[in-house]
Amino acid sequence: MTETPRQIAFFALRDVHRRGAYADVALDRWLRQSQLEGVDRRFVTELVYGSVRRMRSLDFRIDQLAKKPADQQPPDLRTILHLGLYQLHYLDQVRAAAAVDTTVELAKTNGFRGLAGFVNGLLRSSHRRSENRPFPDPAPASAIERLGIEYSYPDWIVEGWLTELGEAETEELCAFFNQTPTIDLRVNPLRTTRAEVEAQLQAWGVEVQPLPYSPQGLRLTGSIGAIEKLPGFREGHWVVQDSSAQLVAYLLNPQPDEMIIDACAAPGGKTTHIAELMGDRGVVVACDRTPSRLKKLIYNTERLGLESVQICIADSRDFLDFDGKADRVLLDAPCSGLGTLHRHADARWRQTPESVQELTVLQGELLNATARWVKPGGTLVYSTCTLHRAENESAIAAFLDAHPDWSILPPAADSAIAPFASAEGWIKLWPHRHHMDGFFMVQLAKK
Ligand SMILES: C[S@@+](CC[C@H](N)C(=O)[O-])C[C@H]1O[C@@H](n2cnc3c(N)ncnc32)[C@H](O)[C@@H]1O
Repeated sequence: MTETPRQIAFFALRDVHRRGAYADVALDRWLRQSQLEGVDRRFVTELVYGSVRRMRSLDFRIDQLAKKPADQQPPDLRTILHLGLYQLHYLDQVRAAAAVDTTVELAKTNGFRGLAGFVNGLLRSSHRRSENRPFPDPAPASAIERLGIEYSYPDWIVEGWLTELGEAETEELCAFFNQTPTIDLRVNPLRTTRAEVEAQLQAWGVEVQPLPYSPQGLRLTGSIGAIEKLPGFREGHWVVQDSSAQLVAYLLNPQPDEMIIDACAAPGGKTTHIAELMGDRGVVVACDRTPSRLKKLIYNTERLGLESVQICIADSRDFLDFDGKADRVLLDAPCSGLGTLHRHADARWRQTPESVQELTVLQGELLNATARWVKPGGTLVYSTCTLHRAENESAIAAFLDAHPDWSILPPAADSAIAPFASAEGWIKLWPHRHHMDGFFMVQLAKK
């Protein structure tokens, strides 16, 4: 079979829809097997992530025009239609005729020769319809449904945002998460300076901007190619870490010679930041229950040349003999990731109200167990990359209710994180407002 970007995208999407593969894993597998390069690889990536993200909007278009709704079409045909409709309605660089013709070809070569006319007709009708009617048409009665169909989210996610943000801001947030994510770096101050890394990257032809809120941060813009090939990667001059994730270690505010425990540490973005801020003096215990992720943490620690990190493979809810030993604990909890939907195309379809509910139980157990590790007078920072109240504000309220000897400690007024603190003392970063991943973080102090 000819190896075209659209064919490779189809194979990857077939694994997502038929086998339940993660979109990034399926994409990576098919790209590694292919001979495609540069522009073609980027096109496959766009097709796969875009078609997964926009699934609800694309299905709505199929439902409008086909006799059978999208979820009753043969799964591979639905995937092919998604690919065609995505190019037609969301990719300016693909001409409509090319989107139609290549999709018809894809149908013919993948077992739907007899339905080539149907594919051709549906795509052409959808194109014509979009030229003279708004989308979605007819307009849904509620804001939840309108935003859910137009921007392609499940209702329950939109509903939560509408309650917190109102319609105008929810629309901005919906649009934000449909964009390609930016890449931020955190410079390792033990090896180099931000100005040096900035100069090196510019000399390499990469567009780069210092991040306003993180003194170690740089944002890459434009095309960058393979990240490992950029100057300074092998030398451990920087790691990839989003602007908002960089703020967590500033809130924790670790000091040299302290004993810090990172309870959910892998792959080590925040562990390594903590060690850097301590000047690599003291101990950072990096605990995680997933050995494969800890391997990445060990690799990152070695690459950055950090020696203060000690590994602990364990479930942090188990008795680990850390009680009362830590000056500070970081609990960067497993969460639904609803603040990073732009980075994980399929996360909006994988998470459900039930999965969030299950996570809140785990988060509560982790909070109770790791709080015991903190010395009297010490602190614990709880953070997540979700925007869901149940995993954030409500989790903290429940913890404080059950632990009257703990209270919220707002960030120091001169810290990098201070501008974001709410009246309650916690920090909730909204991507459409702050142009970084969605994050929640709060510092708790033990009296
Ligand atoms: C949000 S990620 C941590 C990201 C990490 N802090 C960083 O900045 O790179 C959550 C981690 O929690 C780990 N985890 C989940 N449940 C755990 C448990 N009960 N005990 C320890 N680690 C757990 C997962 O393996 C995962 O690596």
